[in-house]
Amino acid sequence: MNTISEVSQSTPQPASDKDRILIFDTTLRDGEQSPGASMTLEEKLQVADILDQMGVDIIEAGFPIASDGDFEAVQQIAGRVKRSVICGLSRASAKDIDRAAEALRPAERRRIHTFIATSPLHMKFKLNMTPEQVLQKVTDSVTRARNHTDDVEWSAEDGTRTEHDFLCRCVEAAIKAGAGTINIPDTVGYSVPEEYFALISMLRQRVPGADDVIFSTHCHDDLGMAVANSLAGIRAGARQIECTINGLGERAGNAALEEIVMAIRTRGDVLPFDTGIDTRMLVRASRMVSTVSAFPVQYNKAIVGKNAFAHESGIHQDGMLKNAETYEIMRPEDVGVSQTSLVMGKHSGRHAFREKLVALGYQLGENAFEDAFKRFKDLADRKKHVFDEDIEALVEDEVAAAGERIRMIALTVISGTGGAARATVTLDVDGRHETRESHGDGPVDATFAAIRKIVEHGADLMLYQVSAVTEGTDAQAEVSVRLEENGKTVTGRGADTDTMVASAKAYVSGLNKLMTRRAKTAPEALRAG
Ligand SMILES: CC(=O)SCCNC(=O)CCNC(=O)[C@H](O)C(C)(C)COP(=O)(O)OP(=O)(O)OC[C@H]1O[C@@H](n2cnc3c(N)ncnc32)[C@H](O)[C@@H]1OP(=O)(O)O
Ligand SMILES: CC(C)C(=O)C(=O)O
Ligand SMILES: [Mg+2]
Repeated sequence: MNTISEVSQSTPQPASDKDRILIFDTTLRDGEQSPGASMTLEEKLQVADILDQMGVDIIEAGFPIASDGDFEAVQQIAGRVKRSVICGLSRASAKDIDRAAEALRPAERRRIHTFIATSPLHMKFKLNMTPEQVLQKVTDSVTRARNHTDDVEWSAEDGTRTEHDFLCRCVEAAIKAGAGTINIPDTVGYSVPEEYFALISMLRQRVPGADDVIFSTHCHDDLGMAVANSLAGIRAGARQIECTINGLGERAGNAALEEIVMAIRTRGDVLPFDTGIDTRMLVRASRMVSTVSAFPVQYNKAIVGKNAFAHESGIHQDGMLKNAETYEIMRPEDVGVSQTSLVMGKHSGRHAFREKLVALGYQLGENAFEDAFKRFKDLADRKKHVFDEDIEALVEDEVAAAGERIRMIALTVISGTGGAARATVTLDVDGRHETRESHGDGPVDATFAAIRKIVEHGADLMLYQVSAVTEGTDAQAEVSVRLEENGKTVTGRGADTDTMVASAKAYVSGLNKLMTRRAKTAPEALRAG
């Protein structure tokens, strides 16, 4: 029978007096049972490699009897992985067990995992067996598996819905036949933590030989309690947790490896255990499994979700800037996230905005900062994602507009298939608001014509160019115009989520530059109309 130190013998161990919990990953077996999550051989090898590197103690590589493809995957993983124990699943039948043993032959350290359902419902309706027949199968299957390897795990499928007396008899039979690991699955995710704690405690107290084996948890997430139940299991004395990356698995999935490992690491005060997992690889493993299974990770998923270390609210961002522990209980680098991200959005405040400006290389005076902050909030109200480029465009506009004589105040444009476009523009010229309306050949032409009515000039429009600052339909448009007067050209630039507003801003910015140039040569040459 294997002991914890034998199973984890080549896992680098931190010096610790805490109890060691074995991490049994079943992403490649139970995880792959998720409808639509099947992986190619090459993908399985990649996942096995990363599991091995991150310090998983046991990798359940597949169910060899299921198909030739599964057999080959288990066989190749067995021949390749040198550190983790490689495990193959089998029903309580000789042909399954022998097939698993054959697939596992190349492994340096191999485990056969054999299971049979023990609940009244499963025995009667699914297996069509009496309890005594099932009990006999337990002995026969474990005995047969032990002929192939010393490392045998036995599982009581639907264990949490099994009568306690019968479960005790089955576990005792499995131990007597030579199983070193006894797994008690909550196959349908039905249990609650107190109940699961009591179940593992009861088995450890009542079953002869229980002290000589490792009890294991295998919890499904149908009621969202897979991780809580697994943790209750180790508090009751289980020393192996079966789990999957991203919680992949049948129906609502299995207990998520990353959540288990980080809960143990973060709450050592109430969970005095250690795992051998290099937590810095968690996000990498999560991304790989998400890619190969084509199962996206939800943004707010614990530990590995995109938002797990991201903050948008001003009050949280302010707290984070003052002390990260105000709103983060784990360090992002400990799970492989390079840094916390303070996402700029409509809920952000001045502290975070100032920090962002400094990071982007801007030092604004107090008034310019307040103006920029107001424009940022206006933009964030209209735009779902405010990217660094948006803030740069906004500040560049602000900086360019400082000290200028003409400012855009308002614009209304009506255009479409119903005739000529009409624009109404209000500008602030030297502190006075002027409004004019004009028709035009399209909305840009109408807008520029209305501006020309307010600011008379003889410059020709040589270039009009629109580009998107960022991606998406709510991206800011960045418009550039080139105006030419007396052989001299100026360029104007404007950015806004509304292309017409960006166009008007660009035209006004060009006119401001013309005014500056003319003022140097012929003061008062440009006048408001
Ligand atoms: C809770 C779990 O995750 S259990 C693992 C579930 N995973 C899978 O089923 C994935 C792989 N499975 C497969 O590829 C196929 O189901 C196979 C190859 C295992 C079996 O295929 P088939 O022989 O065509 O049988 P099928 O899947 O239709 O039915 C399952 C049979 O296994 C029996 N069975 C189920 N569990 C066990 C067990 N632990 N021990 C012995 N027999 C079992 C069922 O009673 C049924 O037997 P029957 O044919 O006499 O009625
Ligand atoms: C095969 C067993 C361990 C299983 O996956 C379950 O019961 O959920
Ligand atoms: Mg399962």
